[in-house]
Amino acid sequence: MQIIKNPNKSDWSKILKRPTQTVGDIEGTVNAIFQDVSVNGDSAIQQYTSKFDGVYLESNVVTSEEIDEAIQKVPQKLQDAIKHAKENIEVFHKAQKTPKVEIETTNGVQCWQEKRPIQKVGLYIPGGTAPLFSTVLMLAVPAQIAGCKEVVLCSPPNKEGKLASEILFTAKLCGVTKIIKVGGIQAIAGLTFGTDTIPKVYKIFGPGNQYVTVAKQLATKYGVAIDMPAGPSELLVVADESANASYIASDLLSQAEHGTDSQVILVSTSESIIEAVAHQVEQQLDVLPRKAIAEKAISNSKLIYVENDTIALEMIDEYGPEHFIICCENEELYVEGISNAGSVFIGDYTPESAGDYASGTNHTLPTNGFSKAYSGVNLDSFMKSMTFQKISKEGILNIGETIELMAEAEGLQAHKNAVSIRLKDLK
Ligand SMILES: NC(=O)c1ccc[n+]([C@@H]2O[C@H](COP(=O)([O-])OP(=O)(O)OC[C@H]3O[C@@H](n4cnc5c(N)ncnc54)[C@H](O)[C@@H]3O)[C@@H](O)[C@H]2O)c1
Ligand SMILES: N[C@H](CO)Cc1c[nH]c[nH+]1
Ligand SMILES: [Zn+2]
Repeated sequence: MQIIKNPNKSDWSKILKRPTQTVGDIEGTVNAIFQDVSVNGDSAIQQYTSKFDGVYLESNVVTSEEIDEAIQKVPQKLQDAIKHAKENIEVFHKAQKTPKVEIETTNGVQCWQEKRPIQKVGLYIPGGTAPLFSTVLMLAVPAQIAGCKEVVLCSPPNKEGKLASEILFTAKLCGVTKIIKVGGIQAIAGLTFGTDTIPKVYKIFGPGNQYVTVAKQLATKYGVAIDMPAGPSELLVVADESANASYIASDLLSQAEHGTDSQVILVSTSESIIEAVAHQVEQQLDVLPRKAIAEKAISNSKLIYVENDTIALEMIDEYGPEHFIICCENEELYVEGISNAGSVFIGDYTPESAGDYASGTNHTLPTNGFSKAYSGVNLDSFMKSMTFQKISKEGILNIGETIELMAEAEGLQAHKNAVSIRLKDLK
């Protein structure tokens, strides 16, 4: 891992650059696939599945027999673990429900806000290099709590034309209504335009590689909403002298193993911790089954020494990490001070993996600095806030003239008339 000491502020953005391609690099491919799928539907999808996933599927819809067969294959202990994680995710996401907001703004003018579920949602479950069945929990659990009616899951098939049994088991457990074997850009195109087999949805959720993420971003041009850009995983750890170097190295590698374009960063006020983490990363990396992937990601990663906590915090906010781990004695300074991070993990015994699987928080989070403006997936992601109002005779008498004056000043006579016609009857 590259060690950088006391970098100049003017160099921060260069040092903290993500290793991913830009929207511009990928949009040509996305546009071509979108165009093809919007015109040729399932037959185009079939071709892209064959090209990118190496399997030709007569039908890409998962049948109830396939689901039943898959359930038999998931060992009981793993089923129990998935159920345990589901419980925690449910508890945390149910706690996010908010009461109706209702207020009389002026006598006789009643306004309220209520949330309603998004009726049709699409969930993307990554499956290129590892079938992330934990992501099914992160998306389908809040969709179910919100009350979404149609929940369509898409995930790329393996070379045998199947989805992992764990994905099917978890999808069934969480009330997914339709499962399609399709991944990548073509899955996002299917959910955006609809095909004979893939329902067109109102909002697409879920993480994915660079291709999936750019496809989601471009899909919004065609009227579908998305949760946020949740691309290649990243982690930033801040640590002081008191931290445990082997724990930190294990956390860095946990996100580095996601993909070659993942990025992990350590910012530290201690030179000795930086040396120790570099050593630990080398040692732990060597025995990982996904060493080749993690090694490539580590080559994009940095260990950065800074002089004090104030500089560290400013740098972290400029980066806006997806995951932020704090291993410092004065953890409060970072907890209180951080503005830009998808999810924050505090203390030596809070590995990032806990949030990936089972603590209860959502692991679908903004990457690539989007934590500056976007929240990670939560219950509200699956709902819309709607406002309501009811005005009595007294109420329209109280605010009528204000509306008339403002409408007149905007030159919108018909707006004014809609009030005047009522006031005339009441006066
Ligand atoms: N931000 C988050 O919340 C979060 C959560 C979990 C996972 N992730 C990320 O999800 C990603 C999963 O990636 P993955 O690749 O394993 O699975 P994936 O399902 O996201 O992507 C696989 C698909 O990519 C497409 N593809 C691959 N190469 C292509 C190319 N050259 N051109 C066009 N399409 C291509 C194929 O259609 C394939 O089916 C990782 O980067 C991981 O870090 C992010
Ligand atoms: N770390 C990923 C989010 O960036 C989520 C995940 C799923 N499985 C393991 N990890
Ligand atoms: Zn992870």
